[in-house]
Amino acid sequence: MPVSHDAQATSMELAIERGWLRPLDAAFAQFLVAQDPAASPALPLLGALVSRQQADGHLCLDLAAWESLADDAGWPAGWRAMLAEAAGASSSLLPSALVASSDDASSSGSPLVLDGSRLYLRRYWNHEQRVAQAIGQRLARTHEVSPLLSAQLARLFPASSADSPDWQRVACALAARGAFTVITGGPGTGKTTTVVRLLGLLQTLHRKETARSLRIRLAAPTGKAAARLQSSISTQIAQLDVDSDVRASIPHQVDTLHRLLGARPDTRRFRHDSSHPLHLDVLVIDEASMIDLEMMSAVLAALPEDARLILLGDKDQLSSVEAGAVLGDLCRRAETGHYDETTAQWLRETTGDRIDAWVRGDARPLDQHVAMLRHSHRFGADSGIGTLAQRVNEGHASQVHALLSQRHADIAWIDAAADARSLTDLVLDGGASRFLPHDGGLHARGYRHYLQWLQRERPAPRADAKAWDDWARGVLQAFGSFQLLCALRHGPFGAEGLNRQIAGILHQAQLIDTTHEWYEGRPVLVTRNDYSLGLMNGDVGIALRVPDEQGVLHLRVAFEVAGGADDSSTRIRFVLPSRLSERETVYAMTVHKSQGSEFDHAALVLPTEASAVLTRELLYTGITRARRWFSLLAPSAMLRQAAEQPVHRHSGLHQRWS
Ligand SMILES: Nc1ncnc2c1ncn2[C@@H]1O[C@H](COP(=O)(O)OP(=O)(O)OP(=O)(O)O)[C@@H](O)[C@H]1O
Repeated sequence: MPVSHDAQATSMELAIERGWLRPLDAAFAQFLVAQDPAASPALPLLGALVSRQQADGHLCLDLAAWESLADDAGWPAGWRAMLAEAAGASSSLLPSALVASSDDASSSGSPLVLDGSRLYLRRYWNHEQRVAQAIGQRLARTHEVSPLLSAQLARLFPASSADSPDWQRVACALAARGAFTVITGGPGTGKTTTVVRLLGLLQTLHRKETARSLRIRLAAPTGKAAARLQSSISTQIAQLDVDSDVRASIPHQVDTLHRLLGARPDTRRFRHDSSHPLHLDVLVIDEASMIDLEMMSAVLAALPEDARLILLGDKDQLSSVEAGAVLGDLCRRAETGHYDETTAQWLRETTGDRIDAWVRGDARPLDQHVAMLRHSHRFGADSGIGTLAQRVNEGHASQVHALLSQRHADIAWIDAAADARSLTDLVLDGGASRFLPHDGGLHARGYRHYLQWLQRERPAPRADAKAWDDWARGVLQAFGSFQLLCALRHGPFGAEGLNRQIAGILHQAQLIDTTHEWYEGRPVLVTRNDYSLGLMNGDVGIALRVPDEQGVLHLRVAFEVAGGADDSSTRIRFVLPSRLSERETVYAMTVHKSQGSEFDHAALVLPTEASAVLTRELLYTGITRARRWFSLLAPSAMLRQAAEQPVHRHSGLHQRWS
């Protein structure tokens, strides 16, 4: 294809300098040139852009949407001309040794694949195909519905007088008839409650029919999310209205996906794959918004053909750090339901729920397997946090602004750059005076709370090991009452800069002593799974001075880990600071890292300058980390940008189930 000379004139060096490309993308372009020196110069550049797209979470470069990409990134005129030309005649990229069409991709070894207007790195095209096929096969397979289903559903979900459907019951019914189900919902809509009842239902039906138990496994993408599900699921199983033997056959243990699949050091491959499938009948994965395409592909490959897969998650949360937004793609039509008449009638007969308002003429098989929980049991109609999250999702920046401009008992906005005074107040005492007084006299806290608790509750020097464990557990719990969140990693308003600033504030207030790198009270976040220590990416520990057997005090990092006296309880593990190679201080945590965690008070700090990461999903995820109080420290313009900018990840996944 003919290419503008301007496009070539923009050198790779300049593109790297301007941040348009990474060195890796430029190296990929060079690799393409080496593969086919005669290829049009546009192709290596397009290849570099596809590679760059993947770093931003996209699965492909959609040539049909090049303009918005170019506008956002500020690409030069030469590139724009080249992209316009390629978009106008994408088939002219073919045939080439570098690009295969989707029809020929399987038999060709080309590094790029063109599928319609979407240009992929081969690896991602392969994964997208595999995920679409594997889910497509499951959508086509229905489980025989037990004649006892209606009665068991009625037992687990007593009839309500409400006119609207009981979406939790609907989700259970759909999951009981299908091999693949997605249950999405915002915070506190009852995803965990629903899945516990579903497991009770499936296990009851299976045991009645076969006198055997289903092999159920529970998993989550990160250690933190797994620990949270484990603790909430244990409480809920105890309250489940099922026979005691059924209750006993529901597992409490929740594994990370890496552990479930059998991660092997220094390889992307897992012990379990299509030739060594997992031994299970039902797999439930929580916090599914964090699953990237490659991980989903690995899960589906390792899943036995006749097993059920149930994904739980909040479709509106930030997607995975890695490329792909699988849950988002699966849930694109969840809001409107898009059920067909057959599903609506079956539900009417099976559960008594009427979902006619969510029936659509253009229903697809996937839509019949997606249930959205719509009522938050955590945030009532008068909840500031619940209303704010909803307004952000709807993208009404002016309503978000108006809501935050009033005083509330649970949300507060500091309309300023993170200047020293407002940050100090927030960090030390949670900016508590900015909230209207709370009914129960409770108030938002900052980091002073856990540091004072640490000092006040310290056991006597000769106290036994249990007293030190209980103290460490108490410090960790007190730390969980507040977390400062941020959008970026680098810069003064990124995690690095804020961590330095906050440590300075706490040192100044004589709550910590930062003379040395490791000091009592330092909170750290593990940033990589460490199987030898039993610590997972996302685990938070706090450095504490604890006695050894001779009573001499040493600094150790305390973590709350699974594996207490019974399945559902936890124990405290003290780790030598020097053994923690992959960790960072966590007074400030990026919203990405906070996914799967909740805090009594979450405070989100936005930068003072526009950034591509300031999106609606980031704002929503930050807000929904808060259980009781949410504070926002942000200039008004940045709040507006975040509320108005949704994330669009380029992908072909959602189209493959049409
Ligand atoms: N149908 C219901 N009726 C009354 N309370 C409910 C119902 N469903 C859930 N709840 C309560 O609402 C709270 C949140 O439920 P649950 O933890 O299941 O929600 P979730 O969607 O998993 O929350 P999260 O956002 O934390 O993941 C719990 O206290 C639970 O007991």
